Amino acid sequence: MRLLEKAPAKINLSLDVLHKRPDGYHEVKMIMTTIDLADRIELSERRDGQIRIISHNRYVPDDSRNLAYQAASLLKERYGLNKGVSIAITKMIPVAAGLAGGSSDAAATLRGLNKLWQLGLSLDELAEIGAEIGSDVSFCVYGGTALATGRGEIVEHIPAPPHCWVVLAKPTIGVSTAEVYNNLNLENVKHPDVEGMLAAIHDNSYEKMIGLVGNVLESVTLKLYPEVSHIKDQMKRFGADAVLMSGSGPTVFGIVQYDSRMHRIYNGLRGFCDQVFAVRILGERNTLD
Ligand SMILES: C[C@](O)(CO)[C@H](O)COP(=O)(O)OP(=O)(O)OC[C@H]1O[C@@H](n2ccc(N)nc2=O)[C@H](O)[C@@H]1O
Ligand SMILES: Nc1ncnc2c1ncn2[C@@H]1O[C@H](COP(=O)(O)OP(=O)(O)OP(=O)(O)O)[C@@H](O)[C@H]1O
Repeated sequence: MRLLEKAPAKINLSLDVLHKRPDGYHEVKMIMTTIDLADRIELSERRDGQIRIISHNRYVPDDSRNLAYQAASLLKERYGLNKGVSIAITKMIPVAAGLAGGSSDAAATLRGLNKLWQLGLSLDELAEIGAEIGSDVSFCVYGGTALATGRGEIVEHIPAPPHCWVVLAKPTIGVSTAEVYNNLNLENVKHPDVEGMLAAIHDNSYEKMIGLVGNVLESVTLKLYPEVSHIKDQMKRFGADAVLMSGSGPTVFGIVQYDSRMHRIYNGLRGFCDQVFAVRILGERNTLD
């Protein structure tokens, strides 16, 4: 049997880090939302009990380092399964971009294998398994829009943000999430107003939302990679209502309401950047059907 599963990217509309924890991770408080830029995961049953990754992207590992491989391996181990699967990944989400591409591939693999292998697990159970793979995987299992706390694995659903366009631009550098967290100094940072952003979303207020975007990790990535600041400046110059780096970067996104403005920013940025996308926020959460 063969099964297709969509693996959408996420952006962080607000990302605060509260403190470093004894386990080495950071306690976060962030608002995440899935966007209509997605990898495609194709799962095919194998009779030999092996897990195989097929990816034609040279930046994506095709062995046990792949987060989709780890998702399949974890399910096999936990439930004592001798089943095999080929996982073909068609990559549309830029790699090491701050868009949770690998995490979403892992989450889609969990959802897909739950069906293919008829495991009968709930999304909550899949999210709990996902947390063992990475901090963003639990959110990616559900998708939609959420407040994420803990190290990112505690997910509370909230309504979709106001209707808008998201224009994304990824500079030609990859950023290591661990490096960014390791260089974070919480002494002198401006913390974003996550509660304010939550209220703006609950009020469905576009005006409030654009005034409240913020990401504490910009303090690290913008210093390490000045080209990220440059793209932020360009996005503002082309007329984005709000501009922010997603996750640990380096992808920058701009928010606008109108098609005309979206086209202007998209076309303007294509002059500076190879990877530019204009997408909608995905309002819907994932389901098990
Ligand atoms: C930046 C974000 O993408 C925002 O959504 C996430 O916080 C990162 O999530 P992720 O890529 O799934 O991160 P993981 O794979 O769990 O961790 C990678 C590395 O990032 C650091 N890390 C990650 C999450 C967290 N809350 N605190 C951390 O300090 C740790 O050094 C960890 O070794
Ligand atoms: N399925 C996958 N797709 C892309 N990269 C993967 C995958 N599995 C493992 N990786 C590895 O993970 C690294 C980070 O890639 P990824 O695209 O997930 O980063 P990211 O978008 O910054 O993640 P996050 O936003 O969750 O921090 C890559 O350099 C790659 O080596």
